[in-house]
Amino acid sequence: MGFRVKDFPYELRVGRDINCVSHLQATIADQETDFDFILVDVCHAMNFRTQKTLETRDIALTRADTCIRSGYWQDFVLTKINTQGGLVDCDSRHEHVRLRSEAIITQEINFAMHLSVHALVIDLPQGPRIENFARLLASYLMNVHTSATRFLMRIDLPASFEDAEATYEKYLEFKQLTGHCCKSVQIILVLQEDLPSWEHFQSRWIGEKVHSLQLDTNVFISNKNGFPVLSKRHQETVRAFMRQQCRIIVKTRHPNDKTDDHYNYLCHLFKTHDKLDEDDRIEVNYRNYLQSPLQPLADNLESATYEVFENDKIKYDIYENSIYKALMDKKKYGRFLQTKVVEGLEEKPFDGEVTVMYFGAGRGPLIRKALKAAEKADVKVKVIALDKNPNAIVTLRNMLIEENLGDRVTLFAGDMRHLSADVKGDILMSELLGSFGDNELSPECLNPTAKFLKEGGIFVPYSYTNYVVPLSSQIIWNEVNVYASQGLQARVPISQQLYPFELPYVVRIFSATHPCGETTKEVFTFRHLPYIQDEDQEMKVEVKRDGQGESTSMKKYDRVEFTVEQEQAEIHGFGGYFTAELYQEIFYSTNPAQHTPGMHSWFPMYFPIKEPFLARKGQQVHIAIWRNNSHAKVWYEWAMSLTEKTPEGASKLIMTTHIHNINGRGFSIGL
Ligand SMILES: C[S@@+](CC[C@H](N)C(=O)[O-])C[C@H]1O[C@@H](n2cnc3c(N)ncnc32)[C@H](O)[C@@H]1O
Repeated sequence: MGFRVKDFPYELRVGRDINCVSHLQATIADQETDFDFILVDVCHAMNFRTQKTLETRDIALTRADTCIRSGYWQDFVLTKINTQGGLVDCDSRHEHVRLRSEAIITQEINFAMHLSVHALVIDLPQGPRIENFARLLASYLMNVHTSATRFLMRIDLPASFEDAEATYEKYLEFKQLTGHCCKSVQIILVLQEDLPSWEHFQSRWIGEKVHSLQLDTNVFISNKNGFPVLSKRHQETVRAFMRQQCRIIVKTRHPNDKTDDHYNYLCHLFKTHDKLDEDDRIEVNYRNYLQSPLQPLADNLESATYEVFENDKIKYDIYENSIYKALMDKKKYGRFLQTKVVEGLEEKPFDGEVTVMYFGAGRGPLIRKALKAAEKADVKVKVIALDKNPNAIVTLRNMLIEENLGDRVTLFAGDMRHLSADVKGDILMSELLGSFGDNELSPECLNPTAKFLKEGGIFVPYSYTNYVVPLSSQIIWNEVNVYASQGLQARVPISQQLYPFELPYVVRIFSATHPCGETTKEVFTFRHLPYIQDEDQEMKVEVKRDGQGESTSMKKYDRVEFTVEQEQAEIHGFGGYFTAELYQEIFYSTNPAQHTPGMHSWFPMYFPIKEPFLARKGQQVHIAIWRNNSHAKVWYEWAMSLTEKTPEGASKLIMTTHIHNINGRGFSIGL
């Protein structure tokens, strides 16, 4: 059912937690008009039966499965295991308590599974130890794929920072103990009247698999008309989790308590939970959704893919602006001043023709932009456009005819690396960048084109730099498994099915936190040098100052270090971003610190690690990343490690992951 609002691909689902349900069928009839699901106890813990009492007592353990249709058990009723009230403690020091607790939980899980309930709620224990509890659950989680029942771990969130932190650490311990089994466990977060700070939520829970927020009716306050509303802090938190597509559970003290007004208020909050601007509306469907990086060199892109590129007006405006600036410099000084304006440079007016070579023209959006820039700058421009995709060439040829561009634009069909035409360009323009900058093989494709540079000619863009930052996101990490299991029907290559954690994914990273802060660090840079004449001292100085002229190797290796800022966190890999510099200060970027506003051509890259690891405040997280190549392919390899400073200031290794994607076994980019 759910509550829907225009523009959002997801709905609000609200459930109700009810204690002491005596007549389940009547309760369902009462609740199903408003609520999407209800939570009821499997049975009361006091009803526990040993094998002996099961046979001899004449009162049943709990209500019969036949009291409602099985469809209701599967879709509408979530069952709770009642572990509160001190009756159950799987980690008690006393063996008899431990054994009885295990037996109670086992009996209730088994009965819930017999009912095929969609989800079973179990509370994270309050006591200090959880190993035995985790082991018991893991024994079920191991086989969860054979059962329709999912586990929801309910966690009470205390208000004080220390207690909230201790709760979070206990949950992390549970995840570590249950290992890969825990990936199917989702969470219910119970909000109290007082909340920990928003920073606590943001940096701890946003990347976790939060199924729902639970609000007791006493958390609501009355507005001046007597209707239940939430405090500002609660509203903020609820809205933020609605954006994460979480459900809300309302818990009442008494089964007969009225909840209509609470439900209506939550729908009102959902209506205003997010403001989507035009860009958000495009990307909202892609949040946390993994895609394999495109390979425009090895594959021929499809028409619809070009159409998506062409919708990004901002990116093409940036190109137009760069070409315009370059033409204006050429017109005034008789030369390009690519990396910076040179003070006091003598003017040398130029009124000749400028040739723009456009490598990888696709369906030609930048042809129009280059001609528009020329018109604005009042400079004669000729364009030579080339693409290796024969299907895009069809569009380009039609464009030349329909827009009457035949005398200003020349077309070449073929691979730029092997072009042998007798042509030269003043500006070598391209748009060959992927989510991690060079991952669509811009360096390999553009380096051989340097021979087409005229004297004083330049590349636009002339450099691109990649950035990385560690991430924590159980949600996106879990998606990697989902992606791999799509198998043949989704045309996932066998290498990806075998090594799903050994390839980078393009993803709009939405549900993630940054335990080492959001500031990214630079890894490799590629530069495409301008044509330098021997006598061109100024250009040489400019080039040197900009750090160009360094190694142009296409194999790269870098290692960067981050310090953990959060008390404790689980690291699931790292995000990858890039910035491309086009002309002087003009750039476009996906790097969060300088992201080009309104540009949506590239989502970030996510580099997963197979085994997430725990890191503590003050420790150092390292990312090592390689770009390797052979005659046939290019690929990245990566590893993460954790170190700690000893009192003497030395660096002590705590753990390291294996090197992912060795020799490109999970993923490579065809040359
Ligand atoms: C990312 S698309 C960009 C297309 C176009 N510039 C746009 O913005 O829509 C890259 C284009 O470069 C082409 N391409 C990639 N490598 C190439 C190569 N080595 N030689 C020629 N074209 C290439 C692809 O076919 C594709 O059309």
